[in-house]
Amino acid sequence: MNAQHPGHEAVLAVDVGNTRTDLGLFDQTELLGTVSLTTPSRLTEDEALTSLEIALGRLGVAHLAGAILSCVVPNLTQTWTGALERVSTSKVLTVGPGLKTGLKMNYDDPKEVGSDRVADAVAARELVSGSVVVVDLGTTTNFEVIDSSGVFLGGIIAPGLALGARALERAAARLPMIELTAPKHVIGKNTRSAIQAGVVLGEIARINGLIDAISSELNEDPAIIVTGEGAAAIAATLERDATAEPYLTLTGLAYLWQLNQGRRGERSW
Ligand SMILES: Nc1ncnc2c1ncn2[C@@H]1O[C@H](COP(=O)(O)OP(=O)(O)O)[C@@H](O)[C@H]1O
Ligand SMILES: CC(C)(COP(=O)(O)O)[C@@H](O)C(=O)NCCC(=O)O
Ligand SMILES: [K+]
Repeated sequence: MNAQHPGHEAVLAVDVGNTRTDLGLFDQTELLGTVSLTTPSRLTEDEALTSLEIALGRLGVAHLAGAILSCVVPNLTQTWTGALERVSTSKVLTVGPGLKTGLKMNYDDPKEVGSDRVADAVAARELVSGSVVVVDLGTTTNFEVIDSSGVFLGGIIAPGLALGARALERAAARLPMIELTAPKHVIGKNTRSAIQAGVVLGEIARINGLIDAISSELNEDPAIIVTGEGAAAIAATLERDATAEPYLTLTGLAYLWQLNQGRRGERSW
């Protein structure tokens, strides 16, 4: 996506995942454009700033009214905060303890929850009034469960699709890396389609099974939102009705920015 924007009220949301870093430019909670980068293992503040300047150029803005960061790679947090501070006119918000979320975090230690999961939960809560489960497809396939009164009940962390495929390729000499698409048949007649059945159809079966288990534990049928890589394709194959929201995490960050500008809600994380 690409957008040209005058840039007066533009807010940048940055979601640093373990594999990919997504940047989303917002006017309030309207997504104007995105830029996607590979998450490197090391990054200097100057390198992050260079990436940011290129991204802002592509998005058509020179200055930002604000920025909000979710980073689940701790050694990159300070780098991104520093770079964002150099392009934003107001303070850069970092999702973490102390930031208002409007959600009650029912996790043994709320500080442990990944900030991307908090952003997902906040966006899901804005989109759905009842209980809702988010399935986020990334490095991990993680689930977030939010009840009808807006409590984050916890969730599930499972290996992501690419991780499963990569693990097979690395562990077994005769197994190749496969394309992450569903095969026509579950009974594979060659190595590639057998692996695709195991990895892709296995992932779908796991998601279906875990959603059933969550519904039993909740004793109700929550709404399902799928986000992340290939969200639409996975959502379409699930047994229950599921909505694909490819930019749920970025949208959650935009809500969190508004919330913490004093325009909305209560409750700190
Ligand atoms: N449903 C899927 N279809 C295709 N690729 C997927 C899917 N889920 C995850 N992946 C792959 O998993 C990796 C991690 O996804 P990404 O969204 O970049 O994760 P993160 O948010 O953890 O940075 C990527 O290489 C991506 O291509
Ligand atoms: C579960 C995650 C690894 C997901 O990260 P991602 O797949 O987006 O890179 C991340 O949210 C994280 O590091 N969480 C901390 C553990 C927790 O949420 O309990
Ligand atoms: K780790």
